[in-house]
Amino acid sequence: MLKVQNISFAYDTKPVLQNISFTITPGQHIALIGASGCGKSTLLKVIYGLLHVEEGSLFWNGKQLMGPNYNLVPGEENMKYLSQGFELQPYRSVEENIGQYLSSFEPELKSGRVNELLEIVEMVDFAKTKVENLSGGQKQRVALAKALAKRPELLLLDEPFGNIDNFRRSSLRRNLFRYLNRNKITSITATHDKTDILSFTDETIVIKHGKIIAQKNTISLYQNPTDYYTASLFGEVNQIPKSYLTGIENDKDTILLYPHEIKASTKSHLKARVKNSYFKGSHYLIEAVFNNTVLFFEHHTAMKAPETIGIQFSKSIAK
Ligand SMILES: Nc1ncnc2c1ncn2[C@@H]1O[C@H](COP(=O)(O)OP(=O)(O)OP(=O)(O)O)[C@@H](O)[C@H]1O
Repeated sequence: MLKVQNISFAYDTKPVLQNISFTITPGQHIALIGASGCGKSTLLKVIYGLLHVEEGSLFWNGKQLMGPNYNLVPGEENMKYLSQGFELQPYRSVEENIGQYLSSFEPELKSGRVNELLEIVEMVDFAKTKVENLSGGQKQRVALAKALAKRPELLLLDEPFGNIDNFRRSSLRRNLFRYLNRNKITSITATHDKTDILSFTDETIVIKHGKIIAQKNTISLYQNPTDYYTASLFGEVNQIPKSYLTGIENDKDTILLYPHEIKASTKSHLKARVKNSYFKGSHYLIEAVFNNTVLFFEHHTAMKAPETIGIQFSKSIAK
């Protein structure tokens, strides 16, 4: 179990993390989301023991982690941190990199383990290739395999699929989380990509300006985002004054609706004017103006500007 207790951290005098506390139970997968520069990587580095904190404490399975001022080798023994810069050895092969810290005492065991990892990251064909000759996405996959090699108990992933094309990304994510679940490895993933989060993480922690503003079951947080900032980390979102729907002028509340929660409806008395249609593959994203507010919703066909259309809001949210 990881316990992060009242951690604050500053680079020189610049405060980055403020009073961060949370607990993760064994085997849980946590997503860490927040705008660029909010402190996600810094938090992962603090947990892994690369940055010394003056304020707050960290515990792993009840034992206090003392950080870089106490450890001879930077980084906690039971953890692995996959940084955004992959830290591989460019002149050595993929298999040498993955097996770098594995014992060579039993060569067959070692090569079996390296092969298992190559399969997880779909790099079997590149086992003998020198890392310097790989693409950015391939290097990221090797770095992931290397991070898994010594069976960490806690895996800290910083934008782990950032350089990987969509074609591989989905299968890689599935392979990785299947492996983590099978081996009961706890994980924290810092990411900007909601597809990294929704299917794979149990809980999501939202960071804004170095503070935790929400920690919740991932699906509940997506379905009932606590605020506009949180909702927008999951994708496009509309913030609509409730008064537009209720007609009560002094109703200052707003509601948050994703584009798929608004529909065109010929029966609706709520009218919007179409501004643009954007082709999204499976649907069009329609930009329209409703009571002077720009909103986005999904539709199966394009709509022509400046057509006036009726719109309907998802009942579950627009109470
Ligand atoms: N070594 C450093 N020295 C000084 N300031 C730093 C250092 N590393 C990061 N920062 C600053 O700390 C803040 C948090 O950075 P961090 O990398 O943790 O953000 P992040 O949320 O991971 O961002 P991104 O999503 O863009 O990776 C930023 O303002 C950044 O400029």
